[in-house]
Amino acid sequence: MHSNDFSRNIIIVGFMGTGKTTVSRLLSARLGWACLDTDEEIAKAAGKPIPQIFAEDGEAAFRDLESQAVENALSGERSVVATGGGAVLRESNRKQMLDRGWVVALTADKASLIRRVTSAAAGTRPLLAGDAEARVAQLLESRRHAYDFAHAQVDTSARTPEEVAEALLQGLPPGWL
Ligand SMILES: Nc1ncnc2c1ncn2[C@@H]1O[C@H](COP(=O)(O)OP(=O)(O)O)[C@@H](O)[C@H]1O
Ligand SMILES: O=C(O)C1=C[C@@H](OP(=O)(O)O)[C@@H](O)[C@H](O)C1
Ligand SMILES: [Mg+2]
Repeated sequence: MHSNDFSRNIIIVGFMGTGKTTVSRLLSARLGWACLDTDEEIAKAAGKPIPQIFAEDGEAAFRDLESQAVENALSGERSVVATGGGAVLRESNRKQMLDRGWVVALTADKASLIRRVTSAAAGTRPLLAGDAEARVAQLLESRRHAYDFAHAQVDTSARTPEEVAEALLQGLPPGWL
């Protein structure tokens, strides 16, 4: 069915706090594939952490680095790719993802998202600076349909990361792996 590995990545999209980074690591360990997180690649390429990129260069510059990171992540060996929550905003990024693998959107209810993004690693998401709860509500509204393009969805609200990884694997088309 597939002539090479070029279109056979697993690509995880979803709102901030749905668990993309966490689940990508579990999946890559389980499958023995490389794991790439576009946020990590962006920070490496820029030589500074994401909040500093937003502060010094602005969101537009971050989004350009993000598009490059998406393209690079999907051009190498077969990988599990965790994207940042806003990577789906550009049509060209969405198209690349759909062309180069199985795209899974993680979802979670608002209360779970708020709990997760306000516990560990608070301050690492510049778009949630200030009143994080209000920002999550606003962004959830403006991104209401942003993740609908994915091939599959997995709700993470009542699942552990291990259970999310399992559900994601169960949702692959038969024979796809
Ligand atoms: N299924 C889950 N249930 C509970 N907490 C989770 C779950 N998935 C991730 N988390 C926690 O939520 C926070 C955000 O997870 P992360 O993987 O960074 O999300 P994302 O990359 O989608 O923003 C982390 O503290 C992580 O441990
Ligand atoms: O939703 C967004 O626009 C963003 C999500 C973040 O990634 P996570 O979704 O992994 O938190 C990170 O890329 C940046 O802070 C912007
Ligand atoms: Mg992440």
